[in-house]
Amino acid sequence: MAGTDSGVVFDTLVVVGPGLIGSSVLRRAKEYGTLARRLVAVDNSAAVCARVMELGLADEATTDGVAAVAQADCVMLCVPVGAMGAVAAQLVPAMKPGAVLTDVGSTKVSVTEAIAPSLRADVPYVPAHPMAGTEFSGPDAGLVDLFENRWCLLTPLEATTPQALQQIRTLWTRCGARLREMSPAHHDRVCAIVSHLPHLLAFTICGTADDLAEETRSEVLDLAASGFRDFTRIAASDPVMWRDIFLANREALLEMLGRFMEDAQAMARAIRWGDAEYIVDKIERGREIRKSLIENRQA
Ligand SMILES: NC(=O)c1ccc[n+]([C@@H]2O[C@H](COP(=O)([O-])OP(=O)(O)OC[C@H]3O[C@@H](n4cnc5c(N)ncnc54)[C@H](O)[C@@H]3O)[C@@H](O)[C@H]2O)c1
Ligand SMILES: O=C(O)C(=O)C[C@]1(C(=O)O)C=C[C@@H](O)C=C1
Repeated sequence: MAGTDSGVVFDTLVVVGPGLIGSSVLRRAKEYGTLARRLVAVDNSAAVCARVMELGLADEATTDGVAAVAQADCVMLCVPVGAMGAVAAQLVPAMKPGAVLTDVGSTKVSVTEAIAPSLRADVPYVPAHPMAGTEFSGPDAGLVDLFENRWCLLTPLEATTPQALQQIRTLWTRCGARLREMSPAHHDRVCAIVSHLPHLLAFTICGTADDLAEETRSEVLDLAASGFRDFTRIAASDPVMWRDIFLANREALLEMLGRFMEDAQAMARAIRWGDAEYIVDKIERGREIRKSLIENRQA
């Protein structure tokens, strides 16, 4: 296995699920040459494997995951969170002793629990989650600079070895990401509010507007200006990925939704009773948050 100070982080990196996130890692690895010497993509879709090769994203792309991971120094699972457990159960037994297992799933309690039964003492596991993405999916959607200046959240477990953790830290740093470490439970609460709830709201508001357009047979959606359009970008995200995330992070998401509904109710009351001060205060908080994200180059 290659070192972390210079050269490549891993000799052979196998990306399982070379969609938006997996193919962005492959693009980064190809372009900079500092992540791995050999790149292999595994996908259960032969069409995705063919496309990966057409795009020149990997040295090899195959549907035979078991054979592929046997050569790997690192296996990165980039499949939807609902598929992580089954994929790990199939692939981990075939990994070399000492090879590192990692994932990029958007929820961490459910993913670490789903992978736990497949773990081996000689295969260190480092759960990770790059906080970057777009509404697009598949190998064509990846971007070489997707992770540039974005957070990558690491949720190491008790059994995660310091060496494997350092290798995954180095890999994501070389993808351009900034790192934070936290527990899986804390991760899921934070992501419920900053990622999962906003998606839930976007899917819901688009549905509400569409219902209204049907009911009134009017041009509601034709007149949508940029405020509504910003919601539709998020609402265009992949249904399978988001179904899995909502179900996997059920508890934290429902807690945040409950809090949000209380705050929305308070706003409704302020509007009903003409409480201008309350309304201005809430809007000013929103502006402050946007300003601080721009200052930190996160927007
Ligand atoms: N899209 C985002 O914004 C984003 C951001 C950070 C993390 N994530 C996480 O990254 C993971 C991948 O998301 P994505 O947006 O890249 O998805 P994607 O749909 O673009 O790619 C997923 C790939 O996994 C393959 N796949 C599905 N099930 C499989 C299986 N059982 N075996 C092998 N391959 C399989 C699909 O064919 C597809 O090529 C998810 O866990 C998601 O939660 C997504
Ligand atoms: O930018 C987007 O379109 C995204 O949905 C990216 C986003 C997010 O909510 O910020 C989505 C899911 C992730 O797990 C991480 C990032």
